[in-house]
Amino acid sequence: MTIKQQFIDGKWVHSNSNKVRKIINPFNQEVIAQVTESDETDAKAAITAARKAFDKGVWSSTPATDRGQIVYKIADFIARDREELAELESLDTGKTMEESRGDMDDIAGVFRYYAEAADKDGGEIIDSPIPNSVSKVVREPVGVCGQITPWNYPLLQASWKLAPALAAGNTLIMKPSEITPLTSIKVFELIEEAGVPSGVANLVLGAGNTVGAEMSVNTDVDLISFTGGIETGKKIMQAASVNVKKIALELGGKNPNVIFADADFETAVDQAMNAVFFHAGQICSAGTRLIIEESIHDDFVSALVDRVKNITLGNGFDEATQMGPLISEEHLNKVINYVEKGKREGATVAIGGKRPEDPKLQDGFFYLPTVITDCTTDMSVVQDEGFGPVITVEKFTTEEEAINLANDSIYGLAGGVWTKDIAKAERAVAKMRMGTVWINEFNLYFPHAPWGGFKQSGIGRELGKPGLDEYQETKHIFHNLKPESMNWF
Ligand SMILES: NC(=O)c1ccc[n+]([C@@H]2O[C@H](COP(=O)([O-])OP(=O)(O)OC[C@H]3O[C@@H](n4cnc5c(N)ncnc54)[C@H](O)[C@@H]3O)[C@@H](O)[C@H]2O)c1
Ligand SMILES: C[N+](C)(C)CC=O
Repeated sequence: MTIKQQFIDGKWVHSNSNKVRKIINPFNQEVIAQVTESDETDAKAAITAARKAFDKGVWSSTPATDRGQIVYKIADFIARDREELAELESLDTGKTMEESRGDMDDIAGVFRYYAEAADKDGGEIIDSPIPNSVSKVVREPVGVCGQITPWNYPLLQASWKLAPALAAGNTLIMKPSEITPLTSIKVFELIEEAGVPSGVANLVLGAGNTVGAEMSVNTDVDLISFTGGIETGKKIMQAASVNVKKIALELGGKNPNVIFADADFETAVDQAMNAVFFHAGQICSAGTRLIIEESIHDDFVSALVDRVKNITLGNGFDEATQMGPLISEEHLNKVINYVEKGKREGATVAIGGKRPEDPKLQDGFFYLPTVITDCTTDMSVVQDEGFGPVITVEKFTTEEEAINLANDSIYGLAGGVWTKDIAKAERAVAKMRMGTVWINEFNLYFPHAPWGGFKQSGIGRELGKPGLDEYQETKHIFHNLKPESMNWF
């Protein structure tokens, strides 16, 4: 098996550590690839390459239209290699091929969106308070950007960082999750093929506490953009303070899905399942907190449990599979402990709550889709991000109570409301403290709409115009056309 390499200063190279990491298929624990394990010295080399490339201006001085065309080529190559990329993503994460193919389409769309945005903002002239002067505002790249991504949506989360950073003229170092690097490696081959100059886009592979920590603390890095867990986010924020780096943090969520009694019952049940069981619940915006109006609570839970019984677990490459495994044994144990703690706190497992017994699933990190009832807002299952196929159910009787429950979280990433009453929906979402709120929808995202969290779900936004702004500095240029002495001193 060939050892996949890191990409530094336009060259595919082995790491200085000479260590190799095995990449595992979570469906059956087979080794699917071997990758070089970068260390701090590799991170430093990649940062130096990105710094030199930025300081030379090779990319930032390329006309924005030309940069956009190169970013467009990356989108085209992703569309061309869609099936290969989707296969790599499913092998690496265990998600179904249908989900991975959808991800690849979204990813190509993100590169296209930022390719088109690249040359659309030529700055602006603003009104000057001084006669005979010109006052203008221009947007410039931030500089060297460190980008650190998680394992659940490996290439999708990478695309939200790579595409705007390149379109805006930055140089960058990307570190994908050490568990799921395969599609990021492949996309760097496409970045090379598209003609991004050497040193502009660099890829390092390896662990967070070595490579990621170096990227966060290194003073040659001007911005760090991170997607991952809240505890890692706090460490990165602290490390980044060393040179007051710009930071963008996309962290976790504990997302409420509020069902009013007047909602379309069948659709709300169906979508409550999609909200949480896609990718086995390993989604930052998963609708893991179901908050149901008391009058329909029992019927809703019973309908949900009936449907959950029929979810087909299996290999993401099997067309019949609806839900794949969790990412790793370590993560499976976290989910098991999370549910057990909920039971000890008095919650009831209505269905699931254990590993499947099917002999065909024993080599994979599977956990049954789980519905937990009798939940109260003080329970850890309701407050902590479980990041598994587990939904908790709470009840409410008034609109105000529903909103209070929905907002009772340290997180504020996303949430949904189901009702046919338009005014009630608008009143509810206006009070929900989250970066994205859906009315009669859940988990939808697209390149034009910003994504990010209120409260401890993060800082900054990805996607849309704000996702490009993150990678730009704003400069005010004031030009006095008729300078005169002030004669003050
Ligand atoms: N808000 C969003 O858009 C969004 C999207 C996807 C995932 N997430 C969150 O990601 C989490 C799951 O991903 P994960 O388990 O990979 O998260 P994680 O925090 O464990 O790891 C994320 C990345 O950070 C790196 N890392 C770990 N320690 C580091 C350190 N000390 N310094 C620098 N980098 C370090 C890892 O190697 C990995 O590349 C969940 O909490 C989920 O909600 C959020
Ligand atoms: C941001 N999203 C929904 C694509 C993946 C979150 O884990």
